[in-house]
Amino acid sequence: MESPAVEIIDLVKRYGRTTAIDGLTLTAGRGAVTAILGPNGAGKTSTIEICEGFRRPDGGTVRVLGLPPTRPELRARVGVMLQAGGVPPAARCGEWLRLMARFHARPLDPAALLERLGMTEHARTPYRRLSGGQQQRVSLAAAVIGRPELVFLDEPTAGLDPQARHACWDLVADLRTAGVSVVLTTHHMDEAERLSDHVVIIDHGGVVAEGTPSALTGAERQLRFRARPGLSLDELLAALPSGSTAKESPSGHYIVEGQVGPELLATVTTWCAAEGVTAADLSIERRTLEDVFLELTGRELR
Ligand SMILES: Nc1ncnc2c1ncn2[C@@H]1O[C@H](COP(=O)(O)OP(=O)(O)OP(=O)(O)O)[C@@H](O)[C@H]1O
Repeated sequence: MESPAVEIIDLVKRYGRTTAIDGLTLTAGRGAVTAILGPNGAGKTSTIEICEGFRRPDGGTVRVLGLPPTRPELRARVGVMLQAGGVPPAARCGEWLRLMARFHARPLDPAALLERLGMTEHARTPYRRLSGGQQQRVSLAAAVIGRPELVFLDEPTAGLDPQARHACWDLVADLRTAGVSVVLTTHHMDEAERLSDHVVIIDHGGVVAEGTPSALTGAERQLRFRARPGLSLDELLAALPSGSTAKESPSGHYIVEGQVGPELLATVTTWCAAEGVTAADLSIERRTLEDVFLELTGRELR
């Protein structure tokens, strides 16, 4: 049987007295897009860098395409986009990509890739003179130029403008269609929801939830509206059918859960009218991945 793209069992990583990864177990399937989500400091980059062979674990087992991550033969089969850098500062991005292409048997066309990522006019610009978002695009191009079987993308769209972000999403979707396995980290929940087959939410170095985006968000719907902050949720709850819940999160944004149907909708709007409150942006939607993420990892800043 073919091994998973990535298999991690009981991974432990310590930096001095900090335990960054604490018994983490996860599997990323072949040909799938797996998104690793987690608050700042949760251990995402440490996990990815161990999988890339850049860091050594203190415990546990990691297999990448069935092999230990430090095996040299993985270099040709795995593409890596680091969170920062990875390209010499003086390198012109066009030349750098052509050089990278030469290390691979069946590379993508560097010029076409630059064009796709909107970088043609910067092909002769040294890497250090590119903007942060432009540097990100070069790193992304370098990660995929060799048509790898597996790509690690650490926050691929951080700092990208909306156009470049969409270009990145299209590229990831095409990789998936071509059967490439993708493991990415992101802080954009909409991105994870849109791109990934499998989402793994980690916190304090361990997995707190995983599944398909729709399994994580569930089928239940919510009623949402905006109004002035500080409405009395106790009074609203008293008016709602039993079994309903109501919360204000964040301030001025109200979420009502329960049997979301005509009765609940009528009760909320009638209650708002009685309070002299205009419920703005009233909508009935499924929970988002961001809702699930905040429920699981809390709202406190790290
Ligand atoms: N080289 C290092 N030396 C010491 N501590 C480190 C080092 N790298 C990471 N850490 C610590 O390990 C923990 C996990 O960091 P890591 O970078 O893996 O988190 P992350 O989930 O990728 O965070 P972010 O979302 O901010 O990128 C943090 O507490 C961090 O301070």
